[in-house]
Amino acid sequence: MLRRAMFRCGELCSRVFAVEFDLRAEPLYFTLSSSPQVLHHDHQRLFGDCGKLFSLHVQSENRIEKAQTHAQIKHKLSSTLSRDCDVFEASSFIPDDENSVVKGFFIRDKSTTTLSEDLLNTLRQSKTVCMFSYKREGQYCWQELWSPVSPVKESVRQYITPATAAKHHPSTLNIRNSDVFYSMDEAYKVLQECTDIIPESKAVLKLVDEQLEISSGDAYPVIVIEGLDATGKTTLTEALRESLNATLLKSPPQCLTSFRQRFDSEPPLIRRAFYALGNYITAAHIGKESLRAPVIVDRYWHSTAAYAIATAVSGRVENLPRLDSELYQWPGDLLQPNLVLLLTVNPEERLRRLRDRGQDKTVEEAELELNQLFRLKVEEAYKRIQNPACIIVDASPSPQEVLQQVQRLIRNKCHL
Ligand SMILES: Nc1ncnc2c1ncn2[C@@H]1O[C@H](COP(=O)(O)OP(=O)(O)OP(=O)(O)O)[C@@H](O)[C@H]1O
Ligand SMILES: Nc1ccn([C@@H]2O[C@H](COP(=O)(O)O)[C@@H](O)[C@H]2O)c(=O)n1
Repeated sequence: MLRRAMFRCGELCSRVFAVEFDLRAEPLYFTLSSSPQVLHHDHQRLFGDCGKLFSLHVQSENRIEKAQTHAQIKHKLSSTLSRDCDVFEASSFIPDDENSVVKGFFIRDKSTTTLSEDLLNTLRQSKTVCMFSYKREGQYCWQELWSPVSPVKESVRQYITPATAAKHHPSTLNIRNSDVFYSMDEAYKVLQECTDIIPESKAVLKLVDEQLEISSGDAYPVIVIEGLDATGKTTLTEALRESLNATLLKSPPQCLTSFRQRFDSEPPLIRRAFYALGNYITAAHIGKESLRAPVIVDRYWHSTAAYAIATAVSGRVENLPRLDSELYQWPGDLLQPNLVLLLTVNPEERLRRLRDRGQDKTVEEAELELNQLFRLKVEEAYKRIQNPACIIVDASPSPQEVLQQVQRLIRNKCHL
């Protein structure tokens, strides 16, 4: 199942391609056919413009290699290509078929140089990369396997055929066990697979192995505080610790702090597996500490899943997995808290708090808009997570008022 995402012989025609031409709109979808098809207006905007057109897709049986190659190519394309080249995220998938996505990029080169071809030629040496070029022919456009020298032998021209949106946005199809993990074993396996290239993985796995499972029967309540950065989690969790005489824990736990930067620089597959394992270590700490006192947790699985889903899903909030998707279900083997509170503040207040901390002053407008899209998706994903779902707390009032509001909730829900 995990290793399905490959172009197979003869399978190309059952696949849909999606190009993220404009992140605020639906991707442009197309399929391939042997007979010419007139392009729609939107497709004309992508294919009908001047310039050389290519797409490249990363495929490998080895998911670590695939993730790293994709990240390296992304970096190379953004750092090497000239301003006359547009690079769009692109994917190929079988509609509504989990794990069928082959990720890649679509390149539109309007320059007069051969820079993009030279770069693509280098990338093409890699056995994990498959490349296509696109050519216009009147109102039509066709795709064929690309080689810089001459057409690839036995390559068949296939005409671009506009397609309609699939029921599930393609970026949601590969989330399970690539971005979000639903059992410790699945996250554990990813780090096991990278011990050769990331030696720190061994130390992280050792820390996971060392945690003793402790049953949480007859324990004090466990309350998780969630929210985007600068919504006041640290301020509130410190205040709750004092007022409830509670133990304060975090996920990722302190013992993973020195590894965090290393894993943050890795592609989502590896980075997310690291945070997932962090939750299991924190769960073991919760199990132990909740026998002695109430436990407050600063970020837990809601954060891991919500950020992962919001990053994996491109474009608009509407592209998120549907409300009833299994992807929002809590992992069966992870200790459940008694209460999860999601702190929310309006974007202006949050920005003010970030600025007061000396952050976010230099972000440009375009980036702000993208951040805004991302924030909306994280918040929406938080709200969709189930078993347990979170209760939303308006964290805009003063710290004292937020504390009082939360204390009331804890009294009502946890009888503390
Ligand atoms: N209720 C509040 N009203 C006004 N300012 C607040 C409030 N709560 C926190 N702040 C201020 O907002 C800033 C961010 O708060 P805090 O560090 O508690 O957020 P956080 O959610 O823990 O952030 P991060 O996730 O980035 O660590 C701090 O400068 C803090 O003093
Ligand atoms: N349980 C968690 C906690 C954090 N993350 C990831 O870390 C980032 C936020 O952490 P801060 O220290 O800046 O608050 C966020 O991007 C998450 O991706 C996580 O996955 N799981």
